[in-house]
Amino acid sequence: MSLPGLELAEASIESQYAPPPPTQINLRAGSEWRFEIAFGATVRVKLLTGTAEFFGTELAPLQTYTFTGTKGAIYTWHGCALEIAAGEAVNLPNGFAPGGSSSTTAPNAGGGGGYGAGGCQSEYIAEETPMVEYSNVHFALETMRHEAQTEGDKDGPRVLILGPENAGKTTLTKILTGYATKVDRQPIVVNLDPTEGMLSVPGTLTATAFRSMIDVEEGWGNSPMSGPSAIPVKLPLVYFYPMKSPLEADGNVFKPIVSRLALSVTARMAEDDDAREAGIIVDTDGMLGQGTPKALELINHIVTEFSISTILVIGSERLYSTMVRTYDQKPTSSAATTHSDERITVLKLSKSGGCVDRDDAFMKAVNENQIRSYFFGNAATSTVSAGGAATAASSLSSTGVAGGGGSNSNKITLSPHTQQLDFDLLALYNYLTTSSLTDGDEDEYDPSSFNASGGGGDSSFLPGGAASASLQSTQHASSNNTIPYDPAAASSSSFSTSTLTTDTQALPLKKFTQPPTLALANTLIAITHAAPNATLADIRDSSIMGFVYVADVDAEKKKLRILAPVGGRMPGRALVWGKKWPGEVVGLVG
Ligand SMILES: Nc1ncnc2c1ncn2[C@@H]1O[C@H](COP(=O)(O)OP(=O)(O)OP(=O)(O)O)[C@@H](O)[C@H]1O
Repeated sequence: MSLPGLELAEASIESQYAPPPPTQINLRAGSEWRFEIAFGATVRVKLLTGTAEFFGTELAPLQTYTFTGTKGAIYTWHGCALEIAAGEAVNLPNGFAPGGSSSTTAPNAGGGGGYGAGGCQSEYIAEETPMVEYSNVHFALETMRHEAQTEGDKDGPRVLILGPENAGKTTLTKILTGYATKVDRQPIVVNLDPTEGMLSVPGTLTATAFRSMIDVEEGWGNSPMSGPSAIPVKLPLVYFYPMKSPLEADGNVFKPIVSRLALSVTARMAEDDDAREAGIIVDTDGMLGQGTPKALELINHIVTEFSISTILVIGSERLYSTMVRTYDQKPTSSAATTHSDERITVLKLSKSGGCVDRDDAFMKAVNENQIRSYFFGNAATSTVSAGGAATAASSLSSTGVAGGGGSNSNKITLSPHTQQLDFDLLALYNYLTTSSLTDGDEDEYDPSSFNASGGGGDSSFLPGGAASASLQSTQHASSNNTIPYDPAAASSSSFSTSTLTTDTQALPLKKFTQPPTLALANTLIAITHAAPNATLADIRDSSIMGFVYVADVDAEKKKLRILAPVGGRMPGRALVWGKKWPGEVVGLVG
């Protein structure tokens, strides 16, 4: 229809919503293209000429990478041309947050949803980046790895990354891991940030030997249990820490799990020369960067247990100065046992100007996406009802890992199974957390209500399960959580290796004996490797086989309908409920 007088033809619906042509972005050497893409929008990026990398992982030329719900940057050392195009819009399932505050986007251009190139919410080219600094750190670590390789009795670098929230700690971990794998190293990457999962769901603390490249499109990627993967699968060792902050429960749950992880990582390094030479990279939670006495105590625990040799502090002068005072040039915790003169180095690194604050809505979407892709592989296809009762013969326990979900969301769809379970047959445990960080509800944690040895009387961290002992650093032998952290004590020569001491700390873990409550619906339950009647400390210290999602609760019949990543009978193991964290994810099963 033409408009009277103007003789303009009204655009057809198709042309109104037709995606704009792709945009070409030329990057000069040493610059990066920063972008933010909302959840529900997809943007396709192709490297046309030159070389470029996404947080340390090189992009393949002429391959299309699809990003959704991402804030990131593509950096080039030598210059490159990128093609940015809008992808299809993704229909978000019910209850799936649309990507944070900045998602008040115009429904323009294809699936982009924003005004930037390809429909990015925001995008720009930055000439100033800390990449030279970060790569220098990589080369310094490489020198240490080389020394470990040539002098057989030396270990590779054990790196701890610290800083406030959104300072770029995880990004630096990715960059250092990406560079290490590129030169054929196999570092062990440890995630001590329960707010975001690494190759697993949020609420997990993991250690993974990285032998191959990181998934560019999916953050750390996933470790699909029941489907193919575009890049080699990495199998994380997973511990469940169903709390949002390491400081919760006064660190009484976080610290023992860190000890367990450190023990496993050290054992792996003792057995695997490649891992020993490449060393460890530990990513931490922003809460530890606050520099409070409690946070410093946890940092000290990590430094001791992992025998950290290099501390990298990003974005906080105050924390850097505390770390220098406490640790710089002090012997590492393994120096005494190995009779070496290895000393800790503390380095300050610049925070990238590209680091963006992620609001609660965005983080909620990130976390839900992680959980969704654990079960379904692809967030976009994840609202389909899961197939009926499980029939497949495979068992969760056969994999021995808690990975799940598919990498490269556009290519992989997993097939989880639902099944009914008798609540009475389950050995379900729940953490009763408290602290100023948590809101008050019926789960009040009162240490006096738990017996001193962690409820079960056996708080063994020993691989063999010796009774009534726990792995604690020497300086924590008498650690009472009410005693503030004393940097002077930490900086003394008491950096000795872990020893076994009596665990006098209360454990806020309790068996769930009430009838099933509706609060179980839409939450995750971790399947541990511990026996159903194992001691509370053993359950806390057990690694995780996998997770199930509670789709429905029939309180009257005492039945749960659960979604599991693979079919088969539910293993008869102790289960731990992630009531508070990762909390409720609504609408995973239609
Ligand atoms: N150079 C950059 N350009 C664009 N975005 C970036 C850049 N560096 C980091 N970001 C983004 O900033 C956000 C925060 O970075 P990152 O997750 O590394 O911080 P963090 O310190 O690990 O945060 P937290 O303590 O909350 O886990 C992420 O979404 C990351 O992708």
